[in-house]
Amino acid sequence: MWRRVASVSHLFSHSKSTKFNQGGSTFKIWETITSESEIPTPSKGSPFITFVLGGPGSGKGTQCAKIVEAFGFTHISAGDLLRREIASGSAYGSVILSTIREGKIVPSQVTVQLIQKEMESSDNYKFLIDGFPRSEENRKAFEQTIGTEPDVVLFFDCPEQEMVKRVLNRNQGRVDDNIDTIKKRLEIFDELNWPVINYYSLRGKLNKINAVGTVDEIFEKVRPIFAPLSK
Ligand SMILES: Nc1ncnc2c1ncn2[C@@H]1O[C@H](COP(=O)(O)OP(=O)(O)OP(=O)(O)O)[C@@H](O)[C@H]1O
Ligand SMILES: Nc1ccn([C@H]2C[C@H](O)[C@@H](COP(=O)(O)O)O2)c(=O)n1
Ligand SMILES: [Mg+2]
Repeated sequence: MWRRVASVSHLFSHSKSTKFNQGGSTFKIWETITSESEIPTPSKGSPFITFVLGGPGSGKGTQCAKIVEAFGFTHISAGDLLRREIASGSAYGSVILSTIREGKIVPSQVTVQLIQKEMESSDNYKFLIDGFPRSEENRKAFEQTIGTEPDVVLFFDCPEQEMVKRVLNRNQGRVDDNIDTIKKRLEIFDELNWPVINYYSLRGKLNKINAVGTVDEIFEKVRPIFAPLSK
């Protein structure tokens, strides 16, 4: 079983970045598609972790499916794990359900425990962790419990209007795919997710992807990030 206590160091040399202002501070987000030397070499002795960030409906799950197919990752969606927990009738189920209905974030210890179980029961060592971390609390809980940082962070950047349109058209029967809950999810995303994005930006791990376009067009922006990895 893998377990890594130190993070892999990254020697990034991005060529293009965007500056933006949030809460009075200026932050920089790397926009370059990473080159071969920027991805740490994965090894079967330790997990290779990609966090997949983006607002509700930005296309995280859709792109994860394509990354799995092309690069052999195991997809772990935090939202799917929580929905599975509700469906299983577990002790946490009702709390998770009401939290999701309100568009809020489930306590980190619950989510991290589910992710950890999923990682430990997998034979794979390449993981896409989708919809996580949603907050600094999530991020810190993961680092403390799993004992490592992600190797790559993807951020699907999508305008709010487009996200709302996609979520309302999703038609998967999700309890949170209604206009009232979407508004709350977007508010929570704005409040809690930006600090996480900024954190990874400052650590040179963030790959911002413009999530407007067709699924295939967007995947063509994702593909080069993982191109150095073989399936
Ligand atoms: N590039 C795209 N153009 C149009 N529709 C898209 C695109 N990518 C995904 N979709 C559709 O938008 C909806 C939301 O996509 P998806 O479930 O991948 O988003 P998500 O980021 O995982 O959302 P959530 O955080 O709510 O789980 C789905 O119905 C999906 O088919
Ligand atoms: N880290 C996470 C991920 C998800 N949730 C809850 C709250 C979300 O609105 C819901 C659905 O997640 P999605 O499928 O949109 O990624 O699950 C959370 O509390 N913490
Ligand atoms: Mg999703």
